[in-house]
Amino acid sequence: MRTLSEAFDAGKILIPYIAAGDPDLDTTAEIIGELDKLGVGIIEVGMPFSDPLADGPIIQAASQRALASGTNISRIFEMLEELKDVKTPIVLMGYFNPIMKYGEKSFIEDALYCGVSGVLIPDLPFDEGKEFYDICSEKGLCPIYMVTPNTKEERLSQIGRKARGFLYCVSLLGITGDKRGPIEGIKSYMERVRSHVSVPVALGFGIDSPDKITAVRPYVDGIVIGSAIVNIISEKADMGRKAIVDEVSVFTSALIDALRTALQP
Ligand SMILES: O=P(O)(O)OC[C@@H](O)[C@@H](O)c1c[nH]c2ccccc12
Repeated sequence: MRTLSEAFDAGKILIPYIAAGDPDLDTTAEIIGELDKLGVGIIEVGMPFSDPLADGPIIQAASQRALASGTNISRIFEMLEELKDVKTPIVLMGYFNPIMKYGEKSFIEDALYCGVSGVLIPDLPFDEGKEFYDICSEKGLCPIYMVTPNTKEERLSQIGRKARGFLYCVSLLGITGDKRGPIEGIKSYMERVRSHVSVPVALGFGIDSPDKITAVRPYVDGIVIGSAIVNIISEKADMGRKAIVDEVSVFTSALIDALRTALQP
């Protein structure tokens, strides 16, 4: 597998998010294989939780379906361990409670054993999770920190010193799938962030179409797309695994095209 920093060497990258176990883990494994073939930069894999406070209705529902299909951290690790030939780095997204129950140290070790490159934990802010994140960094599991348009300069520079892999810039003050994102002024937001941070910056929340990608691509190194993909998976769920994978593939290819095509003057 490539490292996170190698992923960004390829230029501007797409970072699709999928909810592990929605509708089941075999489908998740196939989608990961397909995304890898298409040439996405990083794959963000969500671990389900009953109370996902940063998530909007689309990802909340996916999380419920994943829990209903019996998905938990151990099974996600088993699925990841089985992935053969996937070169795209994987970042696990999840809330802290299930990680704590699994055991923080075992979680870090097992994630690394399965080839996971980073972790993003929305309810464990950088200053509250210092100890956990320091261990992650030491062992080589990149802690992916999040900032928002109202993160203050001082905090940005503290986070900048600790960031590994990339920084996740939330496009607006809201929850995932918020159609209002990204806010106006992404250019100055990204410039402000970059003045404190040397790792690549990825923008996410509310980006759901090639047009929105075209609008923000000049200012960022990576673009995260979650709800729009999760929505396709739920819409095609009744039509079987192949239909899901095919439809995700078509949509993701269009997103990659938008990211790679520079605007003609
Ligand atoms: O769904 P959107 O609006 O495309 O945003 C990406 C997002 O889904 C993904 O990165 C994510 C899913 N759950 C999260 C919780 C916190 C931060 C980020 C996430």
